[in-house]
Amino acid sequence: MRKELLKKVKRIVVKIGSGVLTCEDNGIDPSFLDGLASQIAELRARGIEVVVVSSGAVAAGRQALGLPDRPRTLPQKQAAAAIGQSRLMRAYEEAFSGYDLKVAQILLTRDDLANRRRFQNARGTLDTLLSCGIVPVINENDTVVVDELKFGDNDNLSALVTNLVEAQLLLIMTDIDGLYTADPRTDPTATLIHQVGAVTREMERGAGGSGTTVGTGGMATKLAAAKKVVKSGVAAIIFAGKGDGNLARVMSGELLGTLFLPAGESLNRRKHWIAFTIKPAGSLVVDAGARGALATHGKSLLPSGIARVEGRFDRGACVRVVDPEGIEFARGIVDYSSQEIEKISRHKSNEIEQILGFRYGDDVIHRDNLVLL
Ligand SMILES: Nc1ncnc2c1ncn2[C@@H]1O[C@H](COP(=O)(O)OP(=O)(O)O)[C@@H](O)[C@H]1O
Ligand SMILES: N[C@@H](CCC(=O)OP(=O)(O)O)C(=O)O
Repeated sequence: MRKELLKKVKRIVVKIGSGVLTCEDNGIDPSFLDGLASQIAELRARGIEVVVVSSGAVAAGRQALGLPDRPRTLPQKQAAAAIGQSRLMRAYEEAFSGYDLKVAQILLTRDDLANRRRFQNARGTLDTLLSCGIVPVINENDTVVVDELKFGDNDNLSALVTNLVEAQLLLIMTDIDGLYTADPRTDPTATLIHQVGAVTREMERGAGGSGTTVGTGGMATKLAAAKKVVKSGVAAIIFAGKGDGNLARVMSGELLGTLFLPAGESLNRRKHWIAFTIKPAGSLVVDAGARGALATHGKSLLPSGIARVEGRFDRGACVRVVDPEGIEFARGIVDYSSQEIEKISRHKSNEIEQILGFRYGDDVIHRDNLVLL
């Protein structure tokens, strides 16, 4: 199964967690980077393109500043990241140059990928770098983002980058050998899950936060990242990054870590962007009939099925679509503003012009702009 999946892989995203990249004193571990560079050089020689999403800026900055503890406030983290990011890139450059590989730094914020033009610009840059044989090293642009503009963790960022570059595989290298039924640091009965066909509530309950002082998000964010990529027909593997040659071993089909199988039906890149990259500006609560029309009959959302509008948003915004039980089951781009939807909700589409004095079309969310979650 793994070997079959891996055969088709031509482009991968490799996410490297802080715990993998740093030593005991939280400084960057040059021997890890040397091993990584040699394995990536081998993959490139086999014709596989590699994009790296690397954490470690805050940890490297903390060590440079001699801080005994993890920085707590956002400005402290941002300052640490600013100091650490250049050290991180220098370490990458040094390690990769030993294998005749060049690296390029790309710093992104959620805003960059939520804006369709910037998303396309980033994609163009990444495609060009890859075609020149360069290894892009991506991190969140920690110094400029405030909380609501953050990806929050690099697991999430790596899932969005996988969609951005249309990679066929996401590899998450971390400080533990995969997804366990519970956090083995706190539950000695936890067992490793080798393969996941569908992410279950139980798995989500068992995936906790980070067990270290350098990690962010823990297994919960890795599971969420894997869930996102499988939706676009891409596989993900979470495995221990520290072991000798583990990246090469995983790529040769060895049964390391936890493999997440791609979901049957896959989202195209634009729909994936709607579902996961743009931040919803509000919600539309729909009735049971509309839920059925959208979820089982593949229809667009009409004003007649909308029971309530939550939040203020303009035409073109992304919104959550919520059923009468309060469960979000879809996301989409609206053709009318929140104020316009308030006026036309519960009405038939042929009444739109009479109510508003104009009409853009019959649907509040057209099927092409709607994603079922
Ligand atoms: N169900 C689980 N399976 C495996 N690890 C888990 C689980 N729940 C929580 N964890 C914790 O998640 C940690 C890995 O996440 P994190 O520290 O954020 O690493 P990274 O820096 O690689 O992102 C593990 O060391 C472990 O303590
Ligand atoms: N952008 C931050 C990393 C944030 C993060 O998600 O860290 P990790 O959980 O170690 O992948 C940094 O470079 O320190």
